[in-house]
Amino acid sequence: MKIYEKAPAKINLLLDVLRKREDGYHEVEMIMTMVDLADRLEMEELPRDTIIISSQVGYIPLDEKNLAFQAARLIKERYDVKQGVYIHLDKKIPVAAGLAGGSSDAAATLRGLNRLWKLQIPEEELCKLGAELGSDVPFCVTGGTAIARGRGEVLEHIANPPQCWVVLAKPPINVSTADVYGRFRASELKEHPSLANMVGAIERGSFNDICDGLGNVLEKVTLDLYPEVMQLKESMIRLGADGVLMSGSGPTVFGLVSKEAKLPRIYNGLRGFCKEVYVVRMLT
Ligand SMILES: C[C@](O)(CO)[C@H](O)COP(=O)(O)OP(=O)(O)OC[C@H]1O[C@@H](n2ccc(N)nc2=O)[C@H](O)[C@@H]1O
Ligand SMILES: Nc1ncnc2c1ncn2[C@@H]1O[C@H](COP(=O)(O)OP(=O)(O)OP(=O)(O)O)[C@@H](O)[C@H]1O
Repeated sequence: MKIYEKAPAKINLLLDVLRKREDGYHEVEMIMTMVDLADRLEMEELPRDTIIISSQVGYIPLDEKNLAFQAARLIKERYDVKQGVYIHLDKKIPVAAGLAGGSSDAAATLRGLNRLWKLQIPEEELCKLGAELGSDVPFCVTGGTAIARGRGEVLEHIANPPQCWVVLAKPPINVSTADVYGRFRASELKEHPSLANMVGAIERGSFNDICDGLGNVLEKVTLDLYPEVMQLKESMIRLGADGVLMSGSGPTVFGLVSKEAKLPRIYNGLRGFCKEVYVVRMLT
């Protein structure tokens, strides 16, 4: 039997860092939501006790470094599953982009294998397994829109933002999340974005207030390291996006756009100097 799972990309509408923790992670407050740019996973049971990963792209690891492999190994170990699995990753989400591509593949693997092997693991338990694989994985298990606290694994679901267009632009640089958090200095922070304002804006369904409330304290770290990300942000604003922010630790910059008529100018303007531009919808 073959099963299929979609693994959508996430964006951070808000990302605040409260402090560095003793375990080396940072205590965060974030608002995450999903967009309609997704990897597609195909999973097929194998009679042998083995995990095989393939993908149409050549630039991701296919061994135990792959997060889908790690998710399959974890579920097999915890639930004592003797069968193996073949997982094909049809990658559409750019890699190391700040869009949680690997985390979403891991989450989709957990959901998919739960179905394939009829394990009946409750979603809450899948989230706990996910947290062992990465801070963004629990959110990717549930999807929707959520406030994420702790190191990102403590979730409180809220309403979805109003539907709009999301333009994603990824410059050709690879950013390490660990490096960005490592360079972040809370003492250099001038102000924190307001979680309460953003939650209020989302709950009221106010697109303009959402655009005004966007904030990511990791942005300055990545922008200082890579001026081209700043250039991308400025271009997106100039071309008419209503609200613009870097997602996660970057380098992808997203622009929220309410009017479809604005999209050709923004897309064509960005494509002039950035190869990877995507126009998608919020997943609501
Ligand atoms: C930047 C975000 O993507 C925003 O959603 C997440 O905070 C990072 O999530 P992630 O990529 O799933 O992160 P992990 O794989 O758990 O951690 C990668 C590295 O980022 C740093 N890290 C991550 C999350 C966190 N709350 N504090 C951290 O300091 C740690 O150095 C860690 O070794
Ligand atoms: N299934 C996967 N898809 C993409 N990258 C993967 C996968 N498994 C492992 N990786 C590795 O993980 C690293 C980060 O890739 P990923 O696309 O998950 O980053 P990201 O979008 O920045 O994630 P986040 O937003 O959670 O920080 C890459 O260097 C890649 O080699």
